[in-house]
Amino acid sequence: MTSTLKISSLTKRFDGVAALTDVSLTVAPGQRVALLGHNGAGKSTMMKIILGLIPATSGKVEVLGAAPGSAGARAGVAYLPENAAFHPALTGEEQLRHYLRLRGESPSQALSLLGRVGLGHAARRRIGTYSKGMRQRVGLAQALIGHPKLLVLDEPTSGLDPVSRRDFYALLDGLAAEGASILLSSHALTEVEARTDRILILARGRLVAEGTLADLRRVAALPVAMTVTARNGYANTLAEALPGARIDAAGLLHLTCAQESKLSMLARIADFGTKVADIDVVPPSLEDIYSHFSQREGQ
Ligand SMILES: Nc1ncnc2c1ncn2[C@@H]1O[C@H](COP(=O)(O)OP(=O)(O)OP(=O)(O)O)[C@@H](O)[C@H]1O
Repeated sequence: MTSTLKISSLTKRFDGVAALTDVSLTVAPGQRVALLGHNGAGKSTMMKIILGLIPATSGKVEVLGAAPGSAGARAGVAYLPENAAFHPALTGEEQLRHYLRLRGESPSQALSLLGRVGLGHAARRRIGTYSKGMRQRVGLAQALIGHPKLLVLDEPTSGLDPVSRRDFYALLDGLAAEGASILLSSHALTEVEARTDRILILARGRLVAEGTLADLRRVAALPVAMTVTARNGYANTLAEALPGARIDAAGLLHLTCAQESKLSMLARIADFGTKVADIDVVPPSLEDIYSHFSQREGQ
């Protein structure tokens, strides 16, 4: 399958500051990819290069097989900035008609685009009365003009409430299912964990981890946490027999073990038979994995 985005050995320096160093990655059609990284890690710089707004210092970037910023690339790429701003006095429909005209498309598509992002009901209201989530949807509707094959979204859900975030990701899921690739940056790890196919972690301009959450979990090899509920009166017996186990105020036992000893630890706990009421196994979260890779790079 041809990649929507292909980046090879990308390096970008600003007056001696290395914003990106030797970054290589590909994004396939229909993939939802999260770009994570601390402030100043290089996420916006990478997006600007993909959009053709600034040149790379070295390396190669291909967007839909074309150079960033070329007519071929621009025709298939859409960008949504973190805080999309619109004219507050215009209605959603008027704003969209304006963008459609600028892009040489028929303004008559405005209502169907707004309907697609769930704003059909508010199309004739002034944007000044919209909530932040609604304004982000106007931004997404604008980004959808011309059926882009790659959507570049800079922290698209920052400042949105949980329901608006969930709705926004549902929209992205639909677009990805139709074959659009999505590259989004975010600091909200929990939502990214559930709603993207691949995760890229940048630290100080280097791509320090890349893959599915399962891939990253395997590479990070972080300990697995277990919570054991003992039957009445047996918490201390279990805690004495299980290395490193600690009892919390509610009487639950907490312990951790290496990934590879998970099954033997479970078998050991199961040997206690009816003294054990329940076991929860908690794999490392994306937050744990993210700190692991970022800290390795001194963050
Ligand atoms: N125009 C510029 N001139 C000089 N340095 C820059 C410029 N743009 C970015 N940088 C530097 O490049 C590095 C990467 O910045 P970038 O904005 O790409 O980070 P980011 O990951 O998007 O951060 P944030 O999460 O805060 O938006 C930082 O050290 C930043 O100061």
